[in-house]
Amino acid sequence: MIKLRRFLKDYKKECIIGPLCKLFEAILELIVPLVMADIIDNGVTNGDKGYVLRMGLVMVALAAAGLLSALVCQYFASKASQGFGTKVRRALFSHINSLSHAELDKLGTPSLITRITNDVNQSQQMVAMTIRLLTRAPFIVIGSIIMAMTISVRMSIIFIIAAVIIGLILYFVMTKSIPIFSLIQKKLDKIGLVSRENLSGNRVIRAFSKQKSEKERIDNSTEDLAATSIRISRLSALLNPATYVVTDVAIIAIIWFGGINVDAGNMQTGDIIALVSYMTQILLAMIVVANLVLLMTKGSASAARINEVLETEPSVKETTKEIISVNTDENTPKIAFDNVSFSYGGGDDELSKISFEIKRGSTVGIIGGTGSGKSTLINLIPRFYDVTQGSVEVDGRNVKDYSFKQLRKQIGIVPQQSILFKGTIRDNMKWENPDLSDEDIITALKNAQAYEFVSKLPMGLDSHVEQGGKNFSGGQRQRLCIARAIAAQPKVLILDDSFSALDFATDAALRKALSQYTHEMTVIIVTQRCSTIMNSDLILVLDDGMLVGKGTHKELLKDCETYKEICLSQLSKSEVEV
Ligand SMILES: Nc1ncnc2c1ncn2[C@@H]1O[C@H](COP(=O)(O)OP(=O)(O)OP(=O)(O)O)[C@@H](O)[C@H]1O
Repeated sequence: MIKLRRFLKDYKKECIIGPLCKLFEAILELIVPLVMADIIDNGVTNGDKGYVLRMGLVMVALAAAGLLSALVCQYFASKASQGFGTKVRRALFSHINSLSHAELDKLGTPSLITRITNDVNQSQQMVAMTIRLLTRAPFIVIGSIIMAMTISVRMSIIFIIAAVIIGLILYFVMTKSIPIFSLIQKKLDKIGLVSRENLSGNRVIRAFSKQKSEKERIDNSTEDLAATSIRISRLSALLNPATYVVTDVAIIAIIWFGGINVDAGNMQTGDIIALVSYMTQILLAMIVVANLVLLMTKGSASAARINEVLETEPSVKETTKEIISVNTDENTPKIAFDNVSFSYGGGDDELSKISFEIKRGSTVGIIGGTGSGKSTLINLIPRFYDVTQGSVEVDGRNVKDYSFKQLRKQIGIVPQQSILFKGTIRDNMKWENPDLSDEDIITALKNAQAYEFVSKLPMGLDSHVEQGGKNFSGGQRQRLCIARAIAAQPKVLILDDSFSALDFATDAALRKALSQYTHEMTVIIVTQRCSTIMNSDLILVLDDGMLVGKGTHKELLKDCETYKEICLSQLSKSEVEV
């Protein structure tokens, strides 16, 4: 939590005034038992009603002043904690955005969501409670002991013993609960993961009639969380009764020994009432401390999880923010891979010693079986991951020399999973360039073979797009994503298996339109369909992370067995040998 204190630097005033107000309230509370003892010893004992009334009014004034300072403290605590939460959330969000795909893969989306929501809430609550109670409660405990000493030094020993025992109970509960709270957060992550998979994959689950086993999965994770939460509740449940027992025994001792002292004429009756009152205040303060301890334990576990994200360094680092000069002459390839190898997280190589060059303005097809490394290869061009060996160049410069903006601005990617954002079709088309005219959007939609269905929608470009584009079919989504990518007029267009949900006629029409529309663009088409890339200027054939063939369709049919096999498994011999 200490590491997160930087997010409180704009709330210094609140963090100082808040606890001071609470201290003031605590001082007033400590005065009340003395006033009470005075009323009993001087007012009640002497039958002086006027004195009782006057001192009663003093007590009301003390209570009113205490209430006012508590309200001021509450206000400052809310202001500081809400501000703190907002800043942490923003910092987390922007840091997550700076992380590379490797770190995002490792941390996992559900865990990141729990950290941004639940963990930030816990830390926020901890800040509010710290401002409100951290100084007040110990002050009341120590203040009550000191006040007890002013009444009777001997009787104050009971207070010290009680406070030490309660302190030990708190320490025991705290050390036992910290690891369990971290465990609870991890289990919450797991529930997040299972729920996310269930909600986003509910169509697949229904199609495979897997509702029962998925329900069991959810039940298991929630029961697991419940069991751990019960463990922590058992510990917390111990706290209040244990504190009450110690305090009640202490009160009995005060009354017992106090009675003996009153009998001996060493103390007055009012003193015993004041001592009991101080003991009760200690009890209440300790209960607050106990709850504060639990909250702090939770807050520390959450703060550690937030820090883990904030301290994660992106593995792909930007070396410059400047625009660098590039080589765009005819002879410099648009993209060049030189002896590139790559592995995820230091495991086995997923790509091995790959070299090829792509001419500017050409169309390149990348084909290969599932898991052969096609998507991995194209992810290296916009530097979503860094190569483990060799180099990737764009316009004659290593991709590592570019700023992310300069590199990624010229690359349009249509990923395998077609993702659209909530809003309208127009909003989605303007994602990259907000100044795009409707005319440009319509041209892009026409070329992506999407205009036909968009124009039939009652609201046209203003048609609503649900989260993820769920209100469109897979093929429609793919075409809208292609339109969004080409509307931005990138210099390199990468289509990662983006035609998979299209029928063959639409696939052919789309390729034809793209070849006319994108003649200045370098187009890379990743596919498993031979017919989609047969006419490409260059075809790269991947097999188990190795580049086993590169050339035109005709060249590969002659030289590359893998390519020939793929083509013949999909098309007839006459279709292949066109
Ligand atoms: N984020 C990742 N973390 C770890 N391993 C990964 C990751 N993404 C892919 N892989 C592994 O890398 C290998 C190549 O995967 P890749 O997605 O590049 O294949 P692909 O040829 O695009 O497959 P497909 O045609 O099925 O999409 C696979 O063995 C896969 O398990």
